[in-house]
Amino acid sequence: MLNFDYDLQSVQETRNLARQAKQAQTELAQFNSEQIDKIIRNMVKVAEENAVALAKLAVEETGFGKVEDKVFKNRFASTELYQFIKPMQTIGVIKEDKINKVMEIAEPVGLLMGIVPSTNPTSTTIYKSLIAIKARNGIVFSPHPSALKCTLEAAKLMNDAAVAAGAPANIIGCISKPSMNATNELMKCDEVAMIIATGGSAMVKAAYSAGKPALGVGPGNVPAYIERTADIPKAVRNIIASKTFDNGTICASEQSVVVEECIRNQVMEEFKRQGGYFMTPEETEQVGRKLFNRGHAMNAKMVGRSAADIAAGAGISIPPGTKVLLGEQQGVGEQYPLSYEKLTTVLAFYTVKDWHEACDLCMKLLNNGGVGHSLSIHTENPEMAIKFAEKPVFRILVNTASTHGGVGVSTGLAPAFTLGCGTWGGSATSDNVTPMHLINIKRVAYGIKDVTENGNSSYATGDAQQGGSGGTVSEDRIQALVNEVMSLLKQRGDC
Ligand SMILES: CC(=O)SCCNC(=O)CCNC(=O)[C@H](O)C(C)(C)COP(=O)(O)OP(=O)(O)OC[C@H]1O[C@@H](n2cnc3c(N)ncnc32)[C@H](O)[C@@H]1OP(=O)(O)O
Repeated sequence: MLNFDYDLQSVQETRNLARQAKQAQTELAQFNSEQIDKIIRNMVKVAEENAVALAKLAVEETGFGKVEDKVFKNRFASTELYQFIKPMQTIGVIKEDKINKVMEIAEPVGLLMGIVPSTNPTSTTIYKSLIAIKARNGIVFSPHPSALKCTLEAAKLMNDAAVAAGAPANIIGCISKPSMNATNELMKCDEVAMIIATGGSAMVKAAYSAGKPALGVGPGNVPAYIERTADIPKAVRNIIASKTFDNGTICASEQSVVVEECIRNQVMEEFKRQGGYFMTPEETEQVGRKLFNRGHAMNAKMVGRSAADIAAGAGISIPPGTKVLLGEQQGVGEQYPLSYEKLTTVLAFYTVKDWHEACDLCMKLLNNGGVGHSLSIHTENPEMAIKFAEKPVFRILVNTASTHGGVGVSTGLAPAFTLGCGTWGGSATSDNVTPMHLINIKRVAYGIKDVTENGNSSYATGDAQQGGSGGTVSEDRIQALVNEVMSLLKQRGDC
């Protein structure tokens, strides 16, 4: 009875949130660039001011990760993201191709639904709110039940900051009574135009089954190959920094280290020197059993934990100061638990004869739950990086920490907490998701070729392609039409 009441309230609340946010978005769709930038600047300011409080709340509630790294993620998702999206043209006329006489006009997608994972709850909420507003969309979040309080708080802060700077009320909403019924309701309701889903693969699949456009991002299983020419101390430093960042909660973090026989001892020594602990086969088995519940579903009690917590949970003893646990594996799949995604401070360790074997192994690891996501390689041989670029992933991260590289902290990739895995990984995009994925593009295209009755066409002018004047539609006439469209858009406040 209690559950029934709860479900009913939760579905009712969701309908209201969607209705209100859609109404607000219809108004926001008329805002111009200056208005949107003012709103975003205030959201960034509020996110900065609350970065520490939100990080503490997230760690307290979920038990995942570290406060200082979650603070970094909140700042990255606001201040750093802002620098990247500020110059993006997402409103009004965004491109004019004078040669082919095509003008592009950005229109918002509408109301978005944001699915937020428990591993990065506040940073993902800040990031999705900002990219949504930048493209003049509204957004309603479906929080993970075990990160409810911090997600609600982040969404409320973002909504209040947006409204204080001129956005219509309720432009950002968040379900406060999470349930699968409410989440399904939000996914399927008419008001929601697109779903951006970040989280477990079941939730991402559900998003794609909702019958509307969705940008879904599932799991990774990132192999880190240390090739024989690599700068070994640097490679190990990067891997440890990446794997210990927020205790490995980011899906671009390394899950396995692959080394060549000829450098195996050097790599192992370097890991030991920098805080890696190589578990015995028995310890590896013990830890492996604890990391997963049924099948390969990660055990939330082991996700985003320090090496000391994992060791204590699995009943093994490790030297003080240990940063990551490494377990040797001889293969990939059922018999080798560490060959799956772990999202914590544990790495599988593999030795191969040469790069050919490394290639085969990386393929097997990627096919074990990480297709489309990311692969990391440490090498001083640029040709080797290109060889690995042939693997079925969309981020080939070279000589960097893959966590930081994947989300755009240490590489030139777009700052993002939603990393597309392309069609190979069941995703609608292979990009790091930005506001440009959240606009529709209208094209005003003028005729540049004459069409005859038999369907043939020819260029109206000899020099139309070069942007010359003359022909059946004069350059002046086209410019006049362009001006007309621009002035109509200006009247609407779009540019
Ligand atoms: C850039 C990036 O790094 S993105 C990172 C994205 N990757 C991930 O989030 C990793 C995938 N996630 C997971 O494997 C898991 O969520 C874990 C291991 C992190 C946490 O696991 P758990 O909390 O034990 O389980 P899980 O996430 O499946 O959810 C628990 C319950 O909440 C439900 N739930 C999850 N999200 C929602 C939601 N948005 N609304 C309603 N219910 C939800 C699940 O259906 C599940 O219900 P059930 O117990 O009835 O089956």
